[in-house]
Amino acid sequence: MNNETVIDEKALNDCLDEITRALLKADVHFDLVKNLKINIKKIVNLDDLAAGHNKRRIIQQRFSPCRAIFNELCKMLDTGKPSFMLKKRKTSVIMFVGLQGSGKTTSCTKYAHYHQKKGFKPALVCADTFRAGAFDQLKQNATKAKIPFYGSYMESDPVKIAAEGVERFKKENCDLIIVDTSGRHQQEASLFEEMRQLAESTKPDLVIFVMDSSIGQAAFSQAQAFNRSISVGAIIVTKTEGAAKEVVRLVRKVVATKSPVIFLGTGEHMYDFEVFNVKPFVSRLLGIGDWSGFMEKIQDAVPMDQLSELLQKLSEGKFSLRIMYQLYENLLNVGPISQIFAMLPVNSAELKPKGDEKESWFKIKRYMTMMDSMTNEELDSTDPKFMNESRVVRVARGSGRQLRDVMEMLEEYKRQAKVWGKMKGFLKIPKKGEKSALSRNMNPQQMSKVLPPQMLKQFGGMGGLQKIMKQMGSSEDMMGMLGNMGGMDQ
Ligand SMILES: Nc1nc2c(ncn2[C@@H]2O[C@H](COP(=O)(O)OP(=O)(O)OP(=O)(O)O)[C@@H](O)[C@H]2O)c(=O)[nH]1
Repeated sequence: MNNETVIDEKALNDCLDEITRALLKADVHFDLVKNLKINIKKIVNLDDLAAGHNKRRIIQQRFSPCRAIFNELCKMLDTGKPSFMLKKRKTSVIMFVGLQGSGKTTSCTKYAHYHQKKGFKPALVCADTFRAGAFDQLKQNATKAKIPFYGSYMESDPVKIAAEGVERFKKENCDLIIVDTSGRHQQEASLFEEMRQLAESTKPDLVIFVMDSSIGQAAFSQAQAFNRSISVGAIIVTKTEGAAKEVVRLVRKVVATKSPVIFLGTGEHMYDFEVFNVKPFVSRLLGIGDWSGFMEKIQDAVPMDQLSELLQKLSEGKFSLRIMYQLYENLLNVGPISQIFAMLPVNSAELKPKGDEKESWFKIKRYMTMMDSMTNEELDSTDPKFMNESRVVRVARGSGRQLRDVMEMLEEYKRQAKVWGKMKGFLKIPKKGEKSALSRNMNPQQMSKVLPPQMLKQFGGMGGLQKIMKQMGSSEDMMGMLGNMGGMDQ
């Protein structure tokens, strides 16, 4: 549009056609693209603009493709209905339902564990007497997470077990009692009848429907069928790792049931569980990053004083091998590496060791073993030249690795030092109740360095960013806008 001499209907249409083609090529659903085009045309109504107006500027102001796509995607995935809020020290009974193998038992434990970390006192009740081994599975998971559980090998009536379990944990003042129910291969009348009876005896405050992300087209009909039998209040989608597009399709379908998706299962382990919030999810999908999600994960895994110290050093640009070690150590506790790096508001590919998930884990472990053979002086130095040849030879020998492995690790260190160097001065230590660790006082040059490249491109490069920041008055407003877009600062 910048190259057009006259901004008229044709120029706008050409611009929109180009965006439409790009979206369709990127596999965005036709309906979404069509609606997006209609909505943009409504926002930018050229006929309404009196002569003399700078149409180019008005279009640029009113319509940023990145923002419009972001907003449309959020609208599409949001039920607009808040999910049930648990309260500490007030007993809530939560019942999990779903088809066989959808991940109910696993999600029950993840849900309990998530809330246990937030200060709740959870308990698990196994009301699945249909599948042999279900109680053992729950028992094993609960023991691992140190969560009290209830079930029976002898009793075959799930309703009786559920009622007894809920009663017992109410007496023990548990504020979150989770009832795991049985699944079936298909939606069967017997399954729905059992669910109804269980709900009658335990009076759940919330029924969570667990759904496997690979369910595809059947998602809506299945969610609706469960909803008809028992009032489903929320949905958990499991097995979502590496399936972002499937999640979008599925959430789009179930939005019509008005039950909000509240968590995503992202693997088999306890920590592989993420709160589903539309804005940060879409941010990540578009590669904008999810700073708040990153901070939440990090704050869960890293003690606050250690985190403050880490951020302090990073903000001062003091990136040593010890910091790289600490970051790795903490990341290994947090969850899948690709997900963690995708949350960062910088180009994640720059920070993540190259390779797939498994390769990344092995690389990180290997780097850490080599760093274990380093002296304190070596670990704390911020000068890459400090690691001279004799030091490299010693570390290789000490860790039982090849010289080239040590060199590779040092190259990785230099690469990361460069990326974190760009963040110098932007990171601030979050105070209590404050979510962001990004400083608000950035000039366009600094801002351009922390934005992911595709977003900077959307703003029209450095020139475009400068203009937008000027129009918005300050980097603070800009950060606010990015926050609204769910990107960096929520
Ligand atoms: N990859 C991956 N696997 C998962 C996830 N959630 C559950 N699983 C696996 O899916 C399988 C079935 O999970 P369960 O929790 O036993 O499923 P269920 O719905 O309780 O099964 P039934 O009790 O038979 O109805 C197990 O192997 C889990 O480890 C997830 O988010 N990602």
